[in-house]
Amino acid sequence: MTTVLGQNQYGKAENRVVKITRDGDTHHIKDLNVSVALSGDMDDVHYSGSNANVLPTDTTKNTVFAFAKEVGIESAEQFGIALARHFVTSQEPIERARIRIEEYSWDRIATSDANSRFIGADEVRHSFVRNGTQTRVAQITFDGERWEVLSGLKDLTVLNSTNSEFWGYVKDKYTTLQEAYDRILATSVSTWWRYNWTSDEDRAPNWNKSYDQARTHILQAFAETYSLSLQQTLYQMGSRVINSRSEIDEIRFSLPNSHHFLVDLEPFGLKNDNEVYFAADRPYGLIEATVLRDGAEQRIPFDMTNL
Ligand SMILES: O=c1[nH]c(=O)c2[nH]c(=O)[nH]c2[nH]1
Repeated sequence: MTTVLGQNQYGKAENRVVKITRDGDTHHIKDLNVSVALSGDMDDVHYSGSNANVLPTDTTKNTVFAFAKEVGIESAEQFGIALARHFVTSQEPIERARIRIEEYSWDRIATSDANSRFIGADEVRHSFVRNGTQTRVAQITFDGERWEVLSGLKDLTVLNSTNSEFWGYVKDKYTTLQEAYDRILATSVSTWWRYNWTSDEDRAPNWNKSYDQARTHILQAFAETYSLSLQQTLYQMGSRVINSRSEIDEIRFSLPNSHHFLVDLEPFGLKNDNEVYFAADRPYGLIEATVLRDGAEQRIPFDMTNL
């Protein structure tokens, strides 16, 4: 044999599961995209085609849907933990499970009539509108002993219309950028953070509360930082999360710098007093970094935020 099998994993990707929980007339919706990746004693199926150790990917798909009913979806993390535990503990050849989840959030639609015949309140209990483009993400990995839970979000688009400067940078013969003392700072936050919970012996964090709080700290740090660079803003967002949330040891960001260029209105005899911008979609600066609790291990993969 001149070749050997390297790292391998398999499972059903992107299971789109929607769960409606009915509390009388008030309905709740959970909308997930769940990807299962299993690994373990899978040499034979690759070398000889023996499927004796292979739990079909079709079964992993069915398990996702059955667990939506049997276990319920309280949070992406709790759901991923239940699935990972199931695959690793129920099938001898499966040694490791990685569950990736995207969660799309929905808001209730407000009624036009506060005395709506549906509920006599200001929201329809069964009508929802997709909440922007922001997506919550989670990745749960279990090897039978140790948990690794990463959570995060992507496509959280934010903009500061002032309190951003960029100057004092290196200039060489190719530099044309003008120094900016009052610019727009806009980005679309993609981030993953890592919980320091690793063992069933310890109490797991409150996943939904942690998520909400981390998101709030990121937004507040973005809004409250007087920015001299997007790199500085990134570090402020990360350190605010680490310093405020003891259950989180590491956070990584991928921040596209969504450039807003002042438009030259002189040809039209108009003065552009920092009012009219061209929002370029590409190219964009891409600022990426990890912020760690002092002494913590860096474990979030560098390219994770681009998933
Ligand atoms: O916040 C910024 N960081 C950079 O590194 C950079 N480079 C650039 O051209 N504009 C900016 N803005």
